[in-house]
Amino acid sequence: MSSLNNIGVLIFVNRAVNSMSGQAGPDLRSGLFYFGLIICSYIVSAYFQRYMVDLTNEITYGVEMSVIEKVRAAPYEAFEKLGYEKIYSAISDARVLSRMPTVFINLVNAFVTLVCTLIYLLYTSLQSGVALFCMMVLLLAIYVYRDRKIAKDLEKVRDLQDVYYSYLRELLHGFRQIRISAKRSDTLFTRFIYNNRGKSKSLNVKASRSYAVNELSGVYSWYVLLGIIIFVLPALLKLNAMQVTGFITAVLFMISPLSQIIIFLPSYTMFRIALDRINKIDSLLHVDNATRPFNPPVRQFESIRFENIVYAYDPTVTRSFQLDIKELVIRKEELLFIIGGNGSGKTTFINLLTGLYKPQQGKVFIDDHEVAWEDYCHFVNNMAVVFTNQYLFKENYDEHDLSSANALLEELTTRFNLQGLLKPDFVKGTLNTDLSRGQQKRLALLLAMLEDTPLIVLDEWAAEQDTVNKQLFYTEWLEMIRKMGKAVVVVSHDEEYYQCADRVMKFRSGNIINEWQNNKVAT
Ligand SMILES: Nc1ncnc2c1ncn2[C@@H]1O[C@H](COP(=O)(O)OP(=O)(O)OP(=O)(O)O)[C@@H](O)[C@H]1O
Repeated sequence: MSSLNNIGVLIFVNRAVNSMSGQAGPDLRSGLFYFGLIICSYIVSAYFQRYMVDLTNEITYGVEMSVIEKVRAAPYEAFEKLGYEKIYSAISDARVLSRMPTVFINLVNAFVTLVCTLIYLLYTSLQSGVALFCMMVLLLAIYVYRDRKIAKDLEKVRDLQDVYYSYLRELLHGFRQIRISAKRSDTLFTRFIYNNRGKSKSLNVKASRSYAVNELSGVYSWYVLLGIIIFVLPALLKLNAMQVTGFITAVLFMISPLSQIIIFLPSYTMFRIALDRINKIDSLLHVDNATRPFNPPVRQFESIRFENIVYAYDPTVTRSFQLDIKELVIRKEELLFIIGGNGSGKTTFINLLTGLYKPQQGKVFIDDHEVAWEDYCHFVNNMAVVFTNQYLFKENYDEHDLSSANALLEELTTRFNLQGLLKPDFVKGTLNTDLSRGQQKRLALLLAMLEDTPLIVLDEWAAEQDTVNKQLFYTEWLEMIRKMGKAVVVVSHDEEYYQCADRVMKFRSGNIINEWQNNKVAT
């Protein structure tokens, strides 16, 4: 609508110029139409701007949410392979896409104006219109060809950005180690970070310069074209003064839409790169709808049994590590210890037990009923887990009651020697997590207990505890947890406490090589 209005304005301007050159004086009716068109164009454009603002925000929100939702529903293995860097990049790519509607609508607007102006030119003089059209297509073709070459450099810049994020991650996560070693710091910064940024800078400079030259060439070739129309075409095609005036006005009118098209190409390249990358993440995070997190009611169990389970990190590589379990049973209210040397497969098994890894073969039974893997993935909501490198959330996502009215919280705070350390903030509903590693693990255990699940899984929980807390853990706390009606699976390297378990399973090279029951005196 707006573009058609603009064309109307062009026609009226030309008619007014022609009528004035014919000494007829200003045409009042055309004047009225002209102002009518301007008002109409303004109203349509204002409405459209509002629509664009809404659409742009809707797209930013939509794409960002879709990436986040994908991450939420992604299987852990896919997430592990992808890494944080690509996810951060995808979220920033989502922002790039938000500019897409504005740029595309401007393009459509420019295109409609251009086509209408061309029709008008063809109507004024067929031969000159055709000549102009051919020249314009040629100019655009050269411009597009050059733009393609620049786009390749921009793609390299985006790849360098991914690698840069991975170095930043090393810097932020390993800040302490980097801070205390000048050599490490120098190598990271000079050989990796500066090098990466330097390459990215020069590619960016090259691409931006080429874009600038390309844009300038586009605009200036148009001026050359204008010169040809004014100085060459009238003589060549024998145009009269009125036709030349109409032509010049129309060509001047085309400058703005043409520059819109020229500006569009770099934006289009950026959108395409962003979209490609988001699509790549999309396919890598292939959401398994069946294993989407959902919160089923707590379900007690008598036993969980794994049968003939096989899991390989990379099944295509014959010599890669493989977990191969003939049978493993976890019983209700039982203290089961998983032991074995480094790399024997204990954590891999915990990841299977907690539904994070999907076995390539095998069956899972709950209370002697075979369950599909998808159902098992929902069943894992019945487990509270403390991983070796457990992350303590700042927010109370489990919505635990952190007030002094929570008797279990009070009791466990005292038991786990955390008095005075948790400093609950009742307004924000949070606990203090600025604790030592050992204290953090005790807090993680406390929170796992508050989850009120029939099974607790603790992967090398005691590794960071001092001797007093470690002894209390093995000799008193585990027993207390069991008496609360929970089964506990403990991954442990603490040989001196193996007798505290009801049952012990020993792993070696991905297999269970030994299993025994301890004869504990009932208390
Ligand atoms: N993400 C991974 N990709 C490929 N291989 C892995 C991965 N994680 C672990 N492995 C391999 O799997 C094997 C078992 O590792 P796992 O972490 O289960 O051992 P673990 O018994 O828990 O050892 P530790 O006592 O040192 O914690 C190791 O040989 C390891 O190299």
